[in-house]
Amino acid sequence: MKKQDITFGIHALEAVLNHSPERVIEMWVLQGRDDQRLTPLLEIAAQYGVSIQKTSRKALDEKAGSTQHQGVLARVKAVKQLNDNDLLALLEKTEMPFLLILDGVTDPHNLGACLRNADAAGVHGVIVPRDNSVGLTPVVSKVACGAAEVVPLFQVTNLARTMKALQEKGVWIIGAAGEAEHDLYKADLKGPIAIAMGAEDKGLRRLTRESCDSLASIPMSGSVSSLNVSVATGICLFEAVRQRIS
Ligand SMILES: C[S@@+](CC[C@H](N)C(=O)[O-])C[C@H]1O[C@@H](n2cnc3c(N)ncnc32)[C@H](O)[C@@H]1O
Repeated sequence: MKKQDITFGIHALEAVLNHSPERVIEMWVLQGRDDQRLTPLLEIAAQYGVSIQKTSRKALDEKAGSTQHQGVLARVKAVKQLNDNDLLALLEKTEMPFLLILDGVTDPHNLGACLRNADAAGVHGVIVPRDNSVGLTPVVSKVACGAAEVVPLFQVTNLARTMKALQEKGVWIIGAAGEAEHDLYKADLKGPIAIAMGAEDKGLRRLTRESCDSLASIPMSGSVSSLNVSVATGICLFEAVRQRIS
């Protein structure tokens, strides 16, 4: 298991410092960068005795492997990877589970955006297959704007088996598929549910699709054949939110 990670971006680091400051080992800030958005971050970091170094843009770009660091980057203790057992433990203590399954999303920007949507919608956890999916990379954390630090991400070895275990606990699984006959807006999304989304190129895998209790489509009027997975995720989750609060 990885022991340390790099996290960058103001929102991502703000979330780590607010939720688990003990994870931050050391921070680097862009030399000459002195704006109000960074000050509170640096103050919290200083309270926890985190060493803060000023450095060049080039050094930050290299450490981040990206230019999207917003002038701040940290070396952090890696979070524990959550698995099937952790998911079952979550179900035990959750009265009305609201879960998101991502069946093989590989683009870190899409996973980051899905985590951001999941957090905003109040999803209890996101489930991904361990293989053929992007994990919690620094780009995912940056794009998730802090959601990667608070939304549990369960990486499971056999997604179909996990889906069966969810169903045995009373969770109804709705797969989002553009070609499904049933309209998402007519589906009942009020009870204990998991919404399953497909991968960028191939959509839901056959076994995942067959493991769903029902399939639903987001009605579309234009000429494109499908929506981006993070956009579709947002629509599905917030339709569920709309139904669950009304
Ligand atoms: C980019 S799409 C995948 C397109 C892929 N060519 C396919 O055949 O499914 C990624 C995922 O977003 C969701 N999605 C996209 N458009 C949708 C729609 N109109 N209705 C329901 N889900 C949709 C589905 O879960 C889909 O698997």
